[in-house]
Amino acid sequence: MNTLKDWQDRLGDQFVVFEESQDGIVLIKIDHPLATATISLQGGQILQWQPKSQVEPVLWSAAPMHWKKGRAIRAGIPVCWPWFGAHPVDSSAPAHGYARICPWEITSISTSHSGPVEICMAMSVATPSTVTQTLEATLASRISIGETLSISLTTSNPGPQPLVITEALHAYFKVSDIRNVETLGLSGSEYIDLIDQNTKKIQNGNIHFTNETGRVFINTISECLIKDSGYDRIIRIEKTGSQSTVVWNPWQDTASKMNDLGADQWQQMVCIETANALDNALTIESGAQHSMSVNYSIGL
Ligand SMILES: O=P(O)(O)OC[C@H]1O[C@H](O)[C@H](O)[C@@H](O)[C@@H]1O
Repeated sequence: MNTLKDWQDRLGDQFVVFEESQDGIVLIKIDHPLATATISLQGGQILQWQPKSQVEPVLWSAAPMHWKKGRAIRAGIPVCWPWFGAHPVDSSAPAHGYARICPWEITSISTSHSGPVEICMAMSVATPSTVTQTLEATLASRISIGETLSISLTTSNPGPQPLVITEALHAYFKVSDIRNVETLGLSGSEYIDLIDQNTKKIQNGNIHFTNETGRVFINTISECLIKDSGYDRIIRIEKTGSQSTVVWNPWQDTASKMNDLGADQWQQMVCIETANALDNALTIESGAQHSMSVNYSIGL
């Protein structure tokens, strides 16, 4: 079992410091000339990212007192894997898979003064005892933190049988007010409306948010933009290896049932998730691997 000092001695430097959350989760804190960021070893999850050019964080996070050991953390970019949403047959299995509640290991960290901080991580084989539906597969990520943020998530199948998975990089973006937000890039795409009995529909124009929204866009490789007139910024989301994009905001009633969202936090967030979900489930053949990658950047 590594202590904070072990991590610091092995992988820390002037830009990378290891800390513990209030609940004892090991966190990698990055403070670099290009950006600040926080990554949790639980879930291999980016919790915070803010390029130095930005006045506001790019990612939304629940208050750190809600970051609990063994529980999904609603912050930054949770990794949903190897299933998105409910487990296909076992209703007792954790929502959005087990990667986000598992411990992850750091494979390498590399830093320099002028370039982004590069972190490679892998999900630990030591899954919590509550997780029974594990797959014979490995999951690794490569994260690059700078003026832009990129993540590449790779699933490998070392077993003899093909594997079927669904997945998402469930990004929570911080916005000035959900009513000021418009999402571009999905007009004309087909989606499954999770709020309307999974009915299939076609998106007509940009998305404006006026009530609970849960849409799984399928067969789309388009880049998406979040245009936020309150913060006067555009967040650009470009992806590869992903056929689905999920758009989610719980709105007031659903948010009020989530203790980490509180009464008003739903107004400051929108999720645009880079995914392979529902109709876009992936089959990974024996000995093969698949990568899903995304890059987030800020424009004016
Ligand atoms: O509360 P969680 O398990 O983290 O899920 C949060 C949300 O994630 C997705 O975007 C789904 O479309 C929603 O139906 C779900 O409520």
